[in-house]
Amino acid sequence: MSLLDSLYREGALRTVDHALAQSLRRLDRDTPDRVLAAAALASQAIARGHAAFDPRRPQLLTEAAIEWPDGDQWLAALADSRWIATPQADRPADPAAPLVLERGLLYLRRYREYERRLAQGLRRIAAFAPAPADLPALAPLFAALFPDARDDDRQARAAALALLQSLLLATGGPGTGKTTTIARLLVLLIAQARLDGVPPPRIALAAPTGRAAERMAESLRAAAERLCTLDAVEASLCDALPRQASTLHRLLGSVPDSPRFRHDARNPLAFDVIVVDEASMVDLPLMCKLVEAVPDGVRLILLGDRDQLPSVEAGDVLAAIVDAAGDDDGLPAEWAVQLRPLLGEDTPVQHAAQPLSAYRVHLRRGYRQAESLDLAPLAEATRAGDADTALELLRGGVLAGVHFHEDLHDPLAGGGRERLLSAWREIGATDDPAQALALAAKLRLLTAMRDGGQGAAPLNARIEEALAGSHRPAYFHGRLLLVTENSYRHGLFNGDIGVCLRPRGDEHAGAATVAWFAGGSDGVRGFHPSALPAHGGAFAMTVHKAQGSEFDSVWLQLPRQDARHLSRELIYTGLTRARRELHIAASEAVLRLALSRHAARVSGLSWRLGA
Ligand SMILES: Nc1ncnc2c1ncn2[C@@H]1O[C@H](COP(=O)(O)OP(=O)(O)OP(=O)(O)O)[C@@H](O)[C@H]1O
Repeated sequence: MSLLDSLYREGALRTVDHALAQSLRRLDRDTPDRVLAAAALASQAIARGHAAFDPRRPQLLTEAAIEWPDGDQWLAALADSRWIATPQADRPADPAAPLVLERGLLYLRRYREYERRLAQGLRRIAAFAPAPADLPALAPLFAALFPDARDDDRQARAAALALLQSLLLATGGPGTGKTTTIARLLVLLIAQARLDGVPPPRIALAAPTGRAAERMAESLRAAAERLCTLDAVEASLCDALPRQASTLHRLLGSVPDSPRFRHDARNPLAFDVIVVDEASMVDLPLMCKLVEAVPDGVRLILLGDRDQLPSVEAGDVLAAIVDAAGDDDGLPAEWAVQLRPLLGEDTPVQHAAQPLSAYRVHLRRGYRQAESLDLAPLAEATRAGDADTALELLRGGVLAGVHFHEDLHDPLAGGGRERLLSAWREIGATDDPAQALALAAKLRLLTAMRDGGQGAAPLNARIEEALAGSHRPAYFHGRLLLVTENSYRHGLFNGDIGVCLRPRGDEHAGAATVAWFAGGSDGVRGFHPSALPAHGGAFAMTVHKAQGSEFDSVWLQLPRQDARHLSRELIYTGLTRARRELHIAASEAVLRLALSRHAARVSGLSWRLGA
């Protein structure tokens, strides 16, 4: 049997992947089987979040027992094929060939072009420094905003760097002050415009999902309020801070039924500063389109946590950019001298010669989760894949707010059941939409997968039955809903959580159930459930869907059996969703296997950026 047929028969390919190979065969019957199979796998790779297919590591795409060709021989066959272009690194690929082979990776041409254009765009943004700021004049305000600036404070370094340059990659775990730093930086940029006698900068705040954008706006508003209490910061500076954030799709202007956006290189974004939060969730095509829509001299600030799960779509863009940047061990000597009025004499000077390393600042110190939840040591052990330490911390019960339920595979059995259900019953006890949504944000059951014994879908069904009985109405009072697609018409986005409330009491007899979501001028928006975009239950949800959200209390349930997509990034993302309390239920074996695995994605972006 041919390689292509075995792959299809083993379920390793989707119909669309197989169809691509079939169409190549139709066009040229002599196309070798290995080329057809590789073309199908290059298409399948995108569905699995990779930017390309690596013929030396085909096992990344399937566990099926396939007799794989030797990697080098396979690559040689691909290089010879008429369907596969082998362009120079910085050159566009021949549009006549649907595939591109580069540095041992086989791409669908479109994705190779996204990578190439993204790398080019980032280098362009980095190369255009904005108009120089009057740093000595800004120094008193800078010192008030960053009192530790002269003691190698990373937050100060990030802000100073962004005053000097157009590109900033500010990375750090939850609560390391990314938003706080950006709020302070924006105050400085507004103050600088005042000093220059020009209008304040036009600032865009954006995030990949609606929920993440909302959270970004909330954090920025909170940071702005704290800033207003500082004597050195005039109220009018705080008032000029943006209070709203949008999704990246909205910022770029999505065009219905088209992958294109209204804003692109020819019609760039009309902003002076563009801040993107949760950059780890941005996929390759979107990041490419964003970067191309940023005009020369405009600041692009990417905020994110490299250790979180990569975007579900093709990419792992933030990780690739951060890998290309390497460690942030200081500033280039010339910039350190320029920034002396703000940072003093002792800024470490960087020796790394990687092109993007100068633009990255990694915030290390956590400021949140102080008393009630001591998550940092566990997050660090998870990030590092150190299962021994993670298990010791969990079993020792030494971390405030962290509870380990070893070998518990059913969160609805034993002591956990009442803890979870009683919190959700509270939602059903209220008739007030705002209160119900606030209660909904208190607790979430997070799972590694959607289906299967410990999956979100069956757990939701069981929870709903426990709360409302087996003959419950589809949209019973107190049911939580999770939107699973973006709908600009509704202003509802993948990941948004709503709550169903049925007006109660005689005066409401016959009134329809309303699904309430946060937002709008009244703080809540109501929809008839039948008018909602695609949605499902939300008492339990996957860690993937919870990315960009936080909850007071998180119950992270790992599956009984290992699964290939369990990774340290998945666990890290799940546990860092908790604000006050974390319950984690797992067996030692599954936890160890998960922490031993990276959510690795095949990508050529790092080397394109010069790593
Ligand atoms: N330099 C600082 N000094 C004191 N508190 C700080 C400092 N930086 C941040 N914080 C506090 O830490 C908390 C988290 O800050 P912030 O929201 O800016 O972090 P973040 O990195 O954006 O978090 P997340 O990734 O969850 O969005 C806030 O309460 C903030 O006031």
